[in-house]
Amino acid sequence: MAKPQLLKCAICGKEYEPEENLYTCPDCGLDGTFHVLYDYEKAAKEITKEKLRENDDFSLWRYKAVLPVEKDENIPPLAAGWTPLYSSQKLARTYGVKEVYVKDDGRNPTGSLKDRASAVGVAKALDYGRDVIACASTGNAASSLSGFAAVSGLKSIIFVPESAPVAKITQLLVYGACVVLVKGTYEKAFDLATEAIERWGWYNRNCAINPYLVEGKKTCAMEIAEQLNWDAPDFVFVSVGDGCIISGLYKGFSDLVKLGLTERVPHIVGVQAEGASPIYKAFKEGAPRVEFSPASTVADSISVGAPRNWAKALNGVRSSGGDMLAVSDDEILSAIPELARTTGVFGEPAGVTAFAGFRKAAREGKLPKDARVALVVTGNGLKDIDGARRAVGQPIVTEPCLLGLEKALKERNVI
Ligand SMILES: Cc1ncc(COP(=O)(O)O)c(C=O)c1O
Ligand SMILES: N[C@@H](CCOP(=O)(O)O)C(=O)O
Repeated sequence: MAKPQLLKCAICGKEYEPEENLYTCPDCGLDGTFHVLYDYEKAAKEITKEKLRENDDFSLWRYKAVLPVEKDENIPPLAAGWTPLYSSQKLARTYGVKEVYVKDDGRNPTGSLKDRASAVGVAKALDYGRDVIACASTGNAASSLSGFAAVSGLKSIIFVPESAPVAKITQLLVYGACVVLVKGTYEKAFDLATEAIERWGWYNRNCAINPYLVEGKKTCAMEIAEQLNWDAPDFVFVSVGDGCIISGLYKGFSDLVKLGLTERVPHIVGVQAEGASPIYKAFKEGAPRVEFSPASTVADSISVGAPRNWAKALNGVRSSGGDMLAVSDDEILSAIPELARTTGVFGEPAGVTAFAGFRKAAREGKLPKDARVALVVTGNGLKDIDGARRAVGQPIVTEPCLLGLEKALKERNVI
């Protein structure tokens, strides 16, 4: 397992020795999220292409030489990661690029990419001998934490907005979390969780605060590169709310270069919903920081007006020569059936937002014809059925007889 060497503030660049209760830079406050740095020379000996070829651990822990967990026995017994990467020639042809790959992270055990972070967060809490772990969430970080905490014997306390989709709230209750529905937005839930965590001394699983969580998310990037035989794509599209996943993707691709496993970091393209796009706005204005504003979008997971990991997210996009895009709710909703019908991958609204952004960029001629593109689908479509139902038609309802069926099928031009 890897002991991180240093924590480096994403704002002022100051470096710190890792300590149990050091989450963000003391000088920069909550804005000062940390990059986690390792002894890469040492790690490069442990994590080689040959060793990975022989490694039969098809989970994110195959990269444990660069994951910040100290004891093997603390790894939760629920496999996250090594999700499928599908090649879609149909999407490549339709949108005029060379290759399109779809990384289906909705296939994680609780149905979202957040499982990668929760697996690391729970292991880290156990490393520190903690027994309660808490987070604020729009729903996916929450369901994921409650699942991983349950199998590892930790108590989880979860703060979600009262409006979170019922499937996500049900997951929390099924896994036995202490579920707190906050009357208000995700931002209100986040602030209350932060105060409560401090007041009662629970371990903090919020990715936007706890630097080790982004380390879990970076494994998605590492898998994409490994699944493409270490030939990283040119562009990676991902949806953005708080900015933690996109920061993780940039970190993953950067670590691979430091380890000598790949040659370059892809252009990272973040996609936000128009109604919740503060990072997009800051990027387009070339602003040094992100201004918070109220959020409203059908994609509940990225309905974030105060993205707490903005510094690392902006840095990832800028350093990779990437871009930020904003798409409308209609563009998000129509992406759900199109992605499902072309690739079989059913994503929740935030899960298909990367595809909606890719489609828009391609239609606007922003992508070169020889581009190799990866789209990260961050959450499973079954998480938010109401969103999906808004994007599709109605089923046929018939009396239970052939005559009735024939009439109905003719009305729909099926026969
Ligand atoms: C399905 C899904 N997609 C995208 C995101 C956005 O991730 P981040 O908040 O790290 O930017 C989330 C966060 O909840 C999510 O659940
Ligand atoms: N929208 C996210 C926010 C918190 O997730 P994190 O993994 O970034 O801490 C969610 O609730 O899933």
